[in-house]
Amino acid sequence: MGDACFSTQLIDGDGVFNVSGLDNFMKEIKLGECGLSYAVVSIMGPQSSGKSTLLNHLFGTNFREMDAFKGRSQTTKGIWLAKAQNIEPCTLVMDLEGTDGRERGEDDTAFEKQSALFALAVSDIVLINMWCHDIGREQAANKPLLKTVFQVMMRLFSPRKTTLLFVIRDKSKTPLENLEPILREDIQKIWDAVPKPHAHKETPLSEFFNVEVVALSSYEEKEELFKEQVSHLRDRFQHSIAPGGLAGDRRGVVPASGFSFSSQQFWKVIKENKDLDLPAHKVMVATVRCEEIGNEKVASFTADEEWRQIEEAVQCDYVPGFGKKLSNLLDRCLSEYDMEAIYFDEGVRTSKRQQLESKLLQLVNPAYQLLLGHLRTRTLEAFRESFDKALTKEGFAVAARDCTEAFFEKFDKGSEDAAIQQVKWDPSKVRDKLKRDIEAHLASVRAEKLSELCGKYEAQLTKALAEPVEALLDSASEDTWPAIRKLLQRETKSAISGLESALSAFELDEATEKELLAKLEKHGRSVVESKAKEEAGRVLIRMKDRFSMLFSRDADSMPRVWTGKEDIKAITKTARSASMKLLATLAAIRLEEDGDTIENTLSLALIDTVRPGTTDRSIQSFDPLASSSWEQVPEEKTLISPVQCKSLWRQFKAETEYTVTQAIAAQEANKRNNNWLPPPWAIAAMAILGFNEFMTLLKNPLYLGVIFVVFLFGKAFWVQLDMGAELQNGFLPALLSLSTKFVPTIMNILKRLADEGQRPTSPERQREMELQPTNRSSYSNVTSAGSSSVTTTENGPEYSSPVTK
Ligand SMILES: Nc1nc2c(ncn2[C@@H]2O[C@H](COP(=O)(O)OP(=O)(O)OP(=O)(O)O)[C@@H](O)[C@H]2O)c(=O)[nH]1
Repeated sequence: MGDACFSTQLIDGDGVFNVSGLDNFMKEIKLGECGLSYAVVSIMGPQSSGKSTLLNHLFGTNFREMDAFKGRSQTTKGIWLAKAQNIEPCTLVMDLEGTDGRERGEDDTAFEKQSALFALAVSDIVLINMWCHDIGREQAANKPLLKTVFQVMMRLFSPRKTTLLFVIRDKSKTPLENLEPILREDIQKIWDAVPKPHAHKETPLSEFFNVEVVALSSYEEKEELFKEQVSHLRDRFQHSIAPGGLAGDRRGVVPASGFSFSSQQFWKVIKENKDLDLPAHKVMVATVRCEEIGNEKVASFTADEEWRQIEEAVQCDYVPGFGKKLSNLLDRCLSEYDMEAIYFDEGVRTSKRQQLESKLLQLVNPAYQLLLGHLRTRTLEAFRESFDKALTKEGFAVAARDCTEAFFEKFDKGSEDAAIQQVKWDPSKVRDKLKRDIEAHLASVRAEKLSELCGKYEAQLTKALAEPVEALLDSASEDTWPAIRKLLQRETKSAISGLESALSAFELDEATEKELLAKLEKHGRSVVESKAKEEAGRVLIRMKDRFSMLFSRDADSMPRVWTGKEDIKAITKTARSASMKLLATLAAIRLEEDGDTIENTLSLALIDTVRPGTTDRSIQSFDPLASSSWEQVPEEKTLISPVQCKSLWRQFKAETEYTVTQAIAAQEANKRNNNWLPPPWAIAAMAILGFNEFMTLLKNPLYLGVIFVVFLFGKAFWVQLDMGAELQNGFLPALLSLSTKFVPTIMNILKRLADEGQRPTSPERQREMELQPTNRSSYSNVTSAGSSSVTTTENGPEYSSPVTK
């Protein structure tokens, strides 16, 4: 017995199905590859009726036969399975345990029925082995068997045409032509007698069976003849499944790969004594088998080397040609499934194919998503780089548009390349994310560039405005604010037109552009305003500077010498009103139109304090500066309020008063110094009359020294006693007044002479003395840079103004 005659016990005597035996058997004969091209033949018949002997001769199998010399007892137990030798297509042969129950006892027909039903369910051809002498006999040994066969056939839920080949053994000399009708009559009788379910009451036997009859000579007596007849019979089994072949209609056939599972299920259902539903059975087998095939394919796909490499590569980076590679792999896997599942029920096969496909796609999807993620990151990075480069060559909007377009095209190409042909996965979510990322990048670069640009123009504008405005405010006059307005307008216009043309590259919407231009315009104004605030903070110093400039210097900016001819009152008034003008200029920001009355109000309140016709200031009932806001000037434009002006003025006056006093004193002193000489006629008389004394003096220098000392004393008396002033009141009163002052004056002269000897008395020194207190107090008002300028006065409230740098 070689491999070719391998046989196995399919179901043992106790009804246990040999699953592993069958699986081994199928692998051995490669049944799984046969698809639908296989046939199943089984044999039934009384015990020891030569069934095994017939099968072995007919199909070259090796079923156990009873030794002819040991007597007729049961040799075949349960159901055995073997492959027919040299019969095409692959034909499975089943040898069933004999049916007359001699060994199991008369009542134990359960196994007989079960095995008969099993054979009918799985076989295309059932051989019914019978003795020739049983034909036409009432007590024929095969009658219970046939009865069983017909009865159980009804339990197959749907009719199925099986070929029943009656093999008449030990044929007599009676020709088959005579025996066959008798046999068919016997069969019909049995069929008619079998109780049938209502649905099959009228169904003829031919609906269920193809009945064929063959007669064989005795193997024991005419072996050669037997073998010859068997050989002829064997030919009928060649190509049994072809149209017109011996096999039945094969309605219940399952693909060969499902044979094991199908027969197990049949046996299970038969053992549980349930009716067999062939179509349902076919579907069930198809479901299980297709599922198994699908699982096998998923497992082989997972283990596939090519897939593993792609999966690994996609963890790190984008894999070019991903879609094509994956499509091929999936295609291969699915077509393998198709090949293996082709013979199973189409509905089941298709739905299981869909399941397999979706399982495979589920398996592949994470890699696809990862790939798209890499594609998105790559595209975004490349976009950033290329956009930065493009910005150096073209305008923002053009660069943004071109780059966005180009990189979306790249992304689309990449996602097309990643697309798997079996499924339409939508990359739009990733595309949208890319879009959002690109837009965010563009927005941030745009904001950065715009702020750079605006900053540049703001700095330009600041530079163009700050110093000129400071200079204009410093030389505050009536034209200051108009000049500032003109300057602001001109510079703002030029900055705006510059920014406008720079902004055109951004293609901004009208509102945004307007907003940016308005911001620049506002910036220009704020520069002027902050400069004005800064200057307003230093107003007191500026006022004092202006005052001392006008007071202490003449029209040619030369230092004044108070000779006595100057009208100090007029000069003071001019200097004060110039300082007041400065205060008026810095009191408010006038970027629109002047139109306010600040200067008039200040002039009325501070310069023309004494009304014509009145001498007493206290009678002025109305104080125009007793207010915290100017008429017609909004609060935000006010730099110095009326009250603050008043207080500043008071402080200004207090701090400049000393200069005026000093000037008056100097003038008085000068006047006096110039009045000591006698009239010219007296000098001429003295020269003529005193000629002799003069000559004496020249001749004797000692007299000259004495006269000089006497002159010094005389001069000192004159000045100290203010003789000129005293004499203006008349000689006698002057004499009385001088007599009372005489002694203290002598003491004073001596003391002064001592002092005069220690310090110079030049006119410069005199000026220094005049200016010193003023300057000292001026500088006391200058606080450190960047802080507020605060001037504290004894008389007025504290004035403070923030200084914007
Ligand atoms: N008279 C007669 N005897 C035969 C013939 N063929 C075989 N035998 C004999 O019948 C006996 C039983 O043969 P098996 O082939 O074992 O019979 P079986 O039906 O398989 O027996 P079980 O498996 O036990 O049911 C053997 O001794 C055979 O020699 C035949 O054609 N005529």
